[in-house]
Amino acid sequence: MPESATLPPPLYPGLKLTALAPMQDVTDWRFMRIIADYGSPDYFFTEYFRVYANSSVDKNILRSITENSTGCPVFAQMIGESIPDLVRIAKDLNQYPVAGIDLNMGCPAPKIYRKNVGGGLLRDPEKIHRILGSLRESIDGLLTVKMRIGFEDTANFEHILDLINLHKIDLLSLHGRTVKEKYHSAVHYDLIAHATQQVNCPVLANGNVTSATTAGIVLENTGAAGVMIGRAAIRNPWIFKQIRESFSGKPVSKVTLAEVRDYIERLRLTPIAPTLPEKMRANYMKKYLNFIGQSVDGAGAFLREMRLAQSESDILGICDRYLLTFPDREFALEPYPGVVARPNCETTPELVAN
Ligand SMILES: Cc1cc2nc3c(=O)[nH]c(=O)nc-3n(C[C@H](O)[C@H](O)[C@H](O)COP(=O)(O)O)c2cc1C
Repeated sequence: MPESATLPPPLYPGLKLTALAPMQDVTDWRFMRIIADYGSPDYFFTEYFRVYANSSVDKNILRSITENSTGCPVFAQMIGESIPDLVRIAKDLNQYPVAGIDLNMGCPAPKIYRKNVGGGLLRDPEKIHRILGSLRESIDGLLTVKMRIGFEDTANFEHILDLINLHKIDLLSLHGRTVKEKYHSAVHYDLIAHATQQVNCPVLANGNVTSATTAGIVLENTGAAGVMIGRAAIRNPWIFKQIRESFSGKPVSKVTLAEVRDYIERLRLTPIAPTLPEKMRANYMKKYLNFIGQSVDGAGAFLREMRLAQSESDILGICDRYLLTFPDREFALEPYPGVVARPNCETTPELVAN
């Protein structure tokens, strides 16, 4: 059996780990680059590579590995259930400079879990046993898992944690919700705390870590080795830097609305955006602004106006009005209460990748 490697060291030894959560149609190589410029997390994860009979490695997703200019490790995430194909694609991915291979056992989209992949696997520990065993046996290097606490309930949780140990998984990213709880319920941090006690590998606590303050609270309550952050990093790409400041006992940097306007411009200028037709360019911007808008104004007026806009230029006009009228005003560290991103899950508009 190949020996497992050791995890890449954190950027700042002694501080807890941070990771950008994988997000389909968001965390491509361009977005990772932007995030790294505002203060990189320790680890990145790719969007999931779909694995099935005769599947090949998706070339666009592969770019987040081959064109990774963040200077930080990238784990390649796979979703699938066919063991020979998972092994085949994991070996292919291992030809590239990946930090490790990650298995998705959490995706809550019905079209995914109905195929018994992603979160669907959590219903079948026996299958998980065979998948992890085969991957561990046949691939070199780090093998990591990202999962939820269960499918409908947590009946299989203990058993799956035992499998994480049995197959010597190197890192567990744990979203503290069941598949059926999707993205909206309270996060069961108590079960993340339980997992950190049960498993032999480091655990990244995931779910609703919205700021440096909540990162500190979640780490204290769970004892996890670090935090994995998704939606809050789209809203506030400075979050990883702010967490490091807070963990080192320094004041957390404030961000002005003008700086947020610059971030939006960077998103707009990612190479994909100018090549899209107008309607799609507007949707492309809305995908990010949906989250950013949660910290712009407490009444949610920015989000309401932005959602009604039909063109990119209308959207940018709204951004200018809300962000550059009082450019020195602070961008809220937390989302304003009641100002919600809609949708705030994996239902982003289909985009044509170039
Ligand atoms: C738009 C979007 C796409 C996502 N795509 C993936 C994915 O490809 N793989 C995965 O494991 N999780 C995916 N997730 C789940 C996130 O990685 C994360 O577990 C979840 O958003 C909870 O963390 P948060 O509260 O910090 O956002 C996605 C989430 C969102 C919002």
